[in-house]
Amino acid sequence: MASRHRRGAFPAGAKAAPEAEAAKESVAVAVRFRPLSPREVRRGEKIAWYADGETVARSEQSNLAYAYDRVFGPTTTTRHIYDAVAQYVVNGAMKGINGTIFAYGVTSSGKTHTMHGDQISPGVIPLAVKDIFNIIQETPNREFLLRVSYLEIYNEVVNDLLNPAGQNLRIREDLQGTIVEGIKEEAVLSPVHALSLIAAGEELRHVGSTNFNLLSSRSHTIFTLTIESSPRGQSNEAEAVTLSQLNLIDLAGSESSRVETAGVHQKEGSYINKSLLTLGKVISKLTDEKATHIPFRDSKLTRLLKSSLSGQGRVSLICTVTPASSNSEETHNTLKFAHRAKHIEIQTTQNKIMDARSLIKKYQNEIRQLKEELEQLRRSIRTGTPIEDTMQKKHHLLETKDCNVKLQSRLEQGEEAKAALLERIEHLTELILVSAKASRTTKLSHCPRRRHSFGEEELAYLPYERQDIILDNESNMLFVPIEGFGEKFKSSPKEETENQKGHLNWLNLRKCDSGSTNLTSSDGENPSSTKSLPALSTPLGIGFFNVTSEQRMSDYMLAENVPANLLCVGHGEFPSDSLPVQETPLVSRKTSDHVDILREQFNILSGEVALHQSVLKRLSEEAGKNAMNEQIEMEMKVVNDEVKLNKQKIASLERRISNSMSDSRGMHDNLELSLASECQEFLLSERTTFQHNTGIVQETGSQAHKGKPLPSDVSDEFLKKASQAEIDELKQRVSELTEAKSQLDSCNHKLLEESTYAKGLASVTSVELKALSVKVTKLMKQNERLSSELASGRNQRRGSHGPRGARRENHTKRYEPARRGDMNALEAMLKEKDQRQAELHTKIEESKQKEAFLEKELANMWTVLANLKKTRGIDQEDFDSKYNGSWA
Ligand SMILES: Nc1ncnc2c1ncn2[C@@H]1O[C@H](COP(=O)(O)OP(=O)(O)OP(=O)(O)O)[C@@H](O)[C@H]1O
Repeated sequence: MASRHRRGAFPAGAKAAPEAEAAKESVAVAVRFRPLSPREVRRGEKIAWYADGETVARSEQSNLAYAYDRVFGPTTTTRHIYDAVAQYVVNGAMKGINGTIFAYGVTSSGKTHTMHGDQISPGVIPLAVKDIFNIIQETPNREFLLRVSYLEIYNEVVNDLLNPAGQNLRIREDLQGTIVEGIKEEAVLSPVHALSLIAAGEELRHVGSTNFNLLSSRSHTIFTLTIESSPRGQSNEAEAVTLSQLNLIDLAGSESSRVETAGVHQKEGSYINKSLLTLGKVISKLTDEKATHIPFRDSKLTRLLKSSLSGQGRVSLICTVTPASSNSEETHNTLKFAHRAKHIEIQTTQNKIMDARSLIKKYQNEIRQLKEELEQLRRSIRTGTPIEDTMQKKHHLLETKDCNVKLQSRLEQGEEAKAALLERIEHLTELILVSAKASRTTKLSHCPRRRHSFGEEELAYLPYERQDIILDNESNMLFVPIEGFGEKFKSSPKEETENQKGHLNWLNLRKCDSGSTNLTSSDGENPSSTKSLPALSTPLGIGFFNVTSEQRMSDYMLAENVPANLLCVGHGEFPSDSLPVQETPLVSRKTSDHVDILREQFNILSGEVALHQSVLKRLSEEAGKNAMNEQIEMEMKVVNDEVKLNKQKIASLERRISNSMSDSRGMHDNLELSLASECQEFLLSERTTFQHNTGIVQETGSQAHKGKPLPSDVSDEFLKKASQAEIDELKQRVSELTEAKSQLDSCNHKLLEESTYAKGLASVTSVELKALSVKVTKLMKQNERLSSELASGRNQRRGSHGPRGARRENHTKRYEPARRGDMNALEAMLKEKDQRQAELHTKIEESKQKEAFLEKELANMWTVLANLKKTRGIDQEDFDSKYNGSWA
């Protein structure tokens, strides 16, 4: 849904409930120190700032110190930080209080690590998403509607990260708040759904490499969750809906003016610095009581953050800093910024809206209306009076010879309308999220209701468990612990390029679940660090991960990323059941779908019988008036036969439904059992209606034919046999098709996984390729320089033998041995360079081949997938035509 997106404001026309209470709070400010990076350690950097206890950041070189709500040392996990300073904002948002959490700091200080994280240490955003769904799960008495949007501000331009077409969006302010025009909002149904949207958005985000960070964010991003909730059950119009927005912000990092930049990078850097400067100014003004004007409008970032910063809702600011002495000044600036922000006062108000225009209310009302329509339609189909205006036309229809055909087509129209209504109801109900706990105990409603609820099994699809995972593999500790700075670091340099920043690789972990091959770690030092790698269909899969650390090391690459042996997390790091699978157990869904289909067939047949019986009634009245009318008798016979045939079909359907249910009993959980009992109840009620209708007809028939018996049922036996054979054949066909469908489904699933993984590999290879080509260019330049030095050396040697060289010769002779040594060394270096260059060329070729191979693989997979889908489509059509045709 594309919309005008309001930030931190009520939707248009909504009004706050009078009872909304306001409480004064201040911005929660935390400082997070990251460990020294391997590069900083190599350069012998000292510690300039450190965490002194839980609330103070202190300078090592002076007696400066600042106090905050919380200060976290380098060993603190993001989970801990989330629990301490972010969770209360998320909890508030679930109760209708707007919330904003953002990370601020210079480049490479750990903002993205804190907000997004990776598979080992998930960041605040994935933790918040998971928590939100946990809270829904724990709140069975409320219904929720979640929508998300994701945008970036790149060079002062707002782009939609959920919609590649949404570029350069306009920001507008009105009385209700700030609006981003045309931004796409998507309703989310599960944690996996929300995280996959973030991952897709990250693909579009602008990322580049800087002197400090190989994968540096070049844009600010804002991920917004809009949360609506209302009491569950029969919604009361007067009951207020709570609505709030949770903004999760990953800012781009400011760059020191000491850093040399040029071109695009310089432009990006100056936009980033300018917007962060404005943010700083806004924060100072907000804390200055005398300030009359606050320059929110000076940057897009501050315009979008206006409602959060000017005091509507909870704000948590996490300032990330590096302890390194070379960044001491930048760290000091960040600490001063954090200190100022601490003094901003905010109001926390619970947003309650009484307005029926809230989306959740709108959906609830629509569902109610659609259900009423559906009920009406059902009733009219059952009683054979499908649409009101046909009452007048009915008499006329019955007079015509083709009345049966017309009624039949009316019936079909009714069925189509019913199916459309059911589909719409199902779609709307799916958008409203409820706790699975309650839905298990709540009796399912009469209409097949597959409201989207999620249980532990779905929450476990997230590739991590609630507790943080700390590695015990010392060989991977690359951020060295210095005086307590010992957060275990998780990577070896060689994989730096493999973990694309912000690409949320933890979503790709699903590849680890099947067909994994155990490989020893690439460094070969630690056999315990065996890793599970997916069984790639390409023979290059293994070799790719076995490249040694030195081979991938490059000047700018920090060692902060996740190693290949953790790309697929192995034993104990998270349970295998946490890997993503289908949303609900396949078997359960298939059976309920099957029962649904049978039940729909049952409805259609009941409707047909009722219709035929009303025709029969009419005909018998006619027969009563016109005795000896052969045509009427013939028609009555035909209709009567059809009624009998349909009755047999209904009986067989009843058998099939109860068979399906007894099959499902063995396999399914409580939910399926309640569905089964619902089906039984439904059957009972349908049966009663049917018997009731049949009773009327028999009675009418017996009255109409007093003294004039109906023609005898000579074809009964024949019909029984024919339909039994037909049913058996159909049963056989259905079971074959179901089997084929499930195979295709699993095949599809596997191919999809393969293709996602291959895509990941392709992008990793291309990053590697880029790094290699940079190296080659450098080496070529060096080569050129050395060759020219060598050439000039040779010239000098030759020149010394010339006519004017007598004096020079003496001089030269004196230095000859040293020069010869130099020349030899230069030649050796040149040779070595040539060799390295050749090696790198070979590597580039190999990488290119790998990339081409992977792309080909990917293309093949898509073709196979398309073929499979096509085959399935044909099978389905075949099935539909046979199956439905036989009942028509
Ligand atoms: N607390 C931490 N523990 C371990 N590693 C960290 C920590 N913080 C940051 N890192 C590592 O430091 C590197 C830089 O971090 P990150 O990319 O998050 O910085 P950033 O502030 O987002 O930079 P930029 O502004 O350039 O995008 C990453 O490799 C990250 O994994």
